[in-house]
Amino acid sequence: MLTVENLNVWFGHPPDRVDAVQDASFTVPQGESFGLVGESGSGKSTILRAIAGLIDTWSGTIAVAGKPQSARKRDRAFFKTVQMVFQDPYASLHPRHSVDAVLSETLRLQGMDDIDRRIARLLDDVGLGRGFCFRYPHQLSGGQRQRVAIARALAAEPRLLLLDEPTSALDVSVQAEILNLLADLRAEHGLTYVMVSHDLAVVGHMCDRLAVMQAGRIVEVMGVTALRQGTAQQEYTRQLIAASRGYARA
Ligand SMILES: Nc1ncnc2c1ncn2[C@@H]1O[C@H](COP(=O)(O)OP(=O)(O)OP(=O)(O)O)[C@@H](O)[C@H]1O
Repeated sequence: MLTVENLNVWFGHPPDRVDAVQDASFTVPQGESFGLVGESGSGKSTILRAIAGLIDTWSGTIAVAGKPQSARKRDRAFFKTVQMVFQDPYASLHPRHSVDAVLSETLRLQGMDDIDRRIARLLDDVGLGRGFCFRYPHQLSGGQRQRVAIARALAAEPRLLLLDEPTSALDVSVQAEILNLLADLRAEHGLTYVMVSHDLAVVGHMCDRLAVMQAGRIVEVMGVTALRQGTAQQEYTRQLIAASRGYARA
């Protein structure tokens, strides 16, 4: 579903150029949930944004469903295949657009018909009733806003969802609800996930495999069982796991 090969991503120009991602490679088969973890500033979000077509200063290969992507432009077919959910649902929803407007705009952009029926189905899929249609973002809780953002992503009927810290802006109790929703949606729709999280417990719960990043490089790609058992190959990963366990106990 996704191949990333020798990916380099940079910002700015010398002498101020930041090499945010260096020589990153991984593949994600269809239906897998793949995590990107690592300390703050290690390049996790940058990889996701490059895959999503939000950054054009990169080299290497990004192929989605077998189709190599260009750094310059993405066609409509790309956005039918790939959608992204951001950390802060408030920032990603227009304050003056109702839920109905957000979803109908996305559906129309995708050239879909039968808009009302599809909106009802999308709201049902994310655990919100039809009654939420005429609410605006400020009339929704954080969890409900993230459900709307997920519904908007699903409106395009994508195959690959890019999830950038999708629950870290939410209360702990709501985090679990949204993670369970995402797990259910993956099973129901046969979706593939790439999920960025700084929280190893979230990745341990949600992902099949993960890449560990340090200072722009992938230091290790591992299965979730090794994460749960703390049996990583690299010393850096073992330290990261130990630190997250210490934090969980504190
Ligand atoms: N638009 C930008 N311009 C310049 N540098 C940037 C830009 N976006 C990110 N960076 C830099 O790229 C590096 C990687 O950032 P990135 O946001 O990918 O890290 P991250 O691992 O997702 O961190 P966090 O967990 O804190 O979100 C950092 O050094 C960051 O300062």
